[in-house]
Amino acid sequence: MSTVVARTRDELTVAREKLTGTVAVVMTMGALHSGHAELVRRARQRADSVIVTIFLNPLQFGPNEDLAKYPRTLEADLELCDREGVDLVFTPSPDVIYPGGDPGVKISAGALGAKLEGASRPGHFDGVLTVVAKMLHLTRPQVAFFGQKDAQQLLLIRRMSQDLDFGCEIVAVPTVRETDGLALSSRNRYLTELDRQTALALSRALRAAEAVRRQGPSAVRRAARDVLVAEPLVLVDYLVLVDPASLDDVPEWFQGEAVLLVAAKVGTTRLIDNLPMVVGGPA
Ligand SMILES: Nc1ncnc2c1ncn2[C@@H]1O[C@H](COP(=O)(O)OP(=O)(O)OP(=O)(O)O)[C@@H](O)[C@H]1O
Ligand SMILES: CC(C)(CO)[C@@H](O)C(=O)[O-]
Ligand code: BAL
Repeated sequence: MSTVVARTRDELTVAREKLTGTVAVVMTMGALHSGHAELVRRARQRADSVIVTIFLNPLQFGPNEDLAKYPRTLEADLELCDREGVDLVFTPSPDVIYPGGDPGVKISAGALGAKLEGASRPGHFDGVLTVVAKMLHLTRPQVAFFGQKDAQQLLLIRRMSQDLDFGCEIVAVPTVRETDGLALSSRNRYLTELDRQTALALSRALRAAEAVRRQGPSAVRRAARDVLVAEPLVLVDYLVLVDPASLDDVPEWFQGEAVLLVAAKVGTTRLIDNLPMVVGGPA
């Protein structure tokens, strides 16, 4: 294996010093799939050296969430990183990242972080931004790659980088899907065969909505809702058509760039998906 693996801060410091040119980082929680591989490929096209972080961050999980059962596949993850030409993997344990336990000082995701995912997962984005800030400080990249699949997370990381002058470029990577439309996600491993079939309603709803996007927001919302109500095993948490910067609902007369976001429970698994689209008016 030519990928260097660092588990401690000292190992990271030594390995980071050896990286040359532009450095990119791809942050993950492990259980890597082709979506993560795509982030790495984009990072390699853009930068001279690529770091992947693999860290299941306890700070972003609520007390009743799936931290304990989250898939852990480190050996396969390291193989994927090696295959994809990753220079350095940083895979610390929680005590390396949080030596004093829960940090007393955290990054606040503010009002944007309290909406949608944040409303269903209180404190989630404070936990995400805190670990992303720490990983940016530790790995010192010029550019960081994040998936559009986690649209609210991407928006908040961009805002943090701008608002707090991190000086790191944030690059978005479009959502990678299975051929049948399902957005790749580490949590797809929880789905039974029936769940997986049921879960296809999410991407089907997004596509149905996109097909009528020129008719405006009402048509878009209705088309997506119609698909989801036809699938009673999908328990919708939210389905919203919002302004990509504010995450506020776009009004009925709106024309321009919007994003349709969905979160739903399928069986015991909570899934999210989204589709950016230009709504209203000519194409
Ligand atoms: N299908 C995908 N396409 C593009 N990027 C993705 C995809 N899935 C995850 N990512 C991105 O990979 C990075 C790491 O995400 P993470 O490790 O949480 O994977 P995940 O599949 O989103 O996991 P989970 O199922 O827990 O949400 C994030 O920037 C995330 O947006
Ligand atoms: C950005 C991230 C790696 C922070 O733990 C996580 O939220 C994720 O995998 O999307
Ligand atoms: N993929 C986003 C991180 C999380 O769900 O905790």
